[in-house]
Amino acid sequence: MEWAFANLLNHPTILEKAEAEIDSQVGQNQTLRLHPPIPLLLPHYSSDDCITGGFSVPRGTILLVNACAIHRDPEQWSDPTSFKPERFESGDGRMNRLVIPFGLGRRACPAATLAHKFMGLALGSLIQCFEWKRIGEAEVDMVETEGLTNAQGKAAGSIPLNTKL
Ligand code: HEM
Repeated sequence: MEWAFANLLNHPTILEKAEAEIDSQVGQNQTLRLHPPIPLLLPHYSSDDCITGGFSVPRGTILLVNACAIHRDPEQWSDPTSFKPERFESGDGRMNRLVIPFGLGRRACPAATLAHKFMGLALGSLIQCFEWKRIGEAEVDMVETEGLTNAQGKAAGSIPLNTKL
């Protein structure tokens, strides 16, 4: 949610568009692509020898999936680091399949549908009920913290999203 709002505040025309449409989908896929909350997903452990993506993985290997790198792969995405929710407007299912913030397969997040619906409803309500804008020319801080989860950082000279006025 924080990342979604930071992106919307830094892109006022997209925010205006979202405000006009109150489309429950606007922003969330794009934000989860650019800023997956768990960038390396959760570690998985191979219970048997297997081959995945052409790599031989011995039994007992801990495997991390770099979702962040997949989401920003320049071979898959044009202008990969830009916030452009309209890239999902074509309804091209192939692009949605490349966005995996909830993981994949049997151990994927069981709350993905809930989280998608909740984010759409919460973002839609907040955009519908309030007029949002940055407090000055400076853009909202988009620096990412290090760690298992991907929270917003506090770069010097920029405005953290939680600034108290
Ligand atoms: C935007 C919000 C959320 C994101 C991005 C997210 C992401 C993830 C990811 C990446 C995993 C690991 C998938 C894997 O192992 O490959 C996971 C697992 C899990 N998530 Fe979520 N999650 C979110 C919200 C939630 C919520 C709201 C709940 C509970 C109500 C939840 C419950 C779980 C559980 C129980 C697992 C473990 C599933 C298993 O290991 O079998 N998640 N989530």
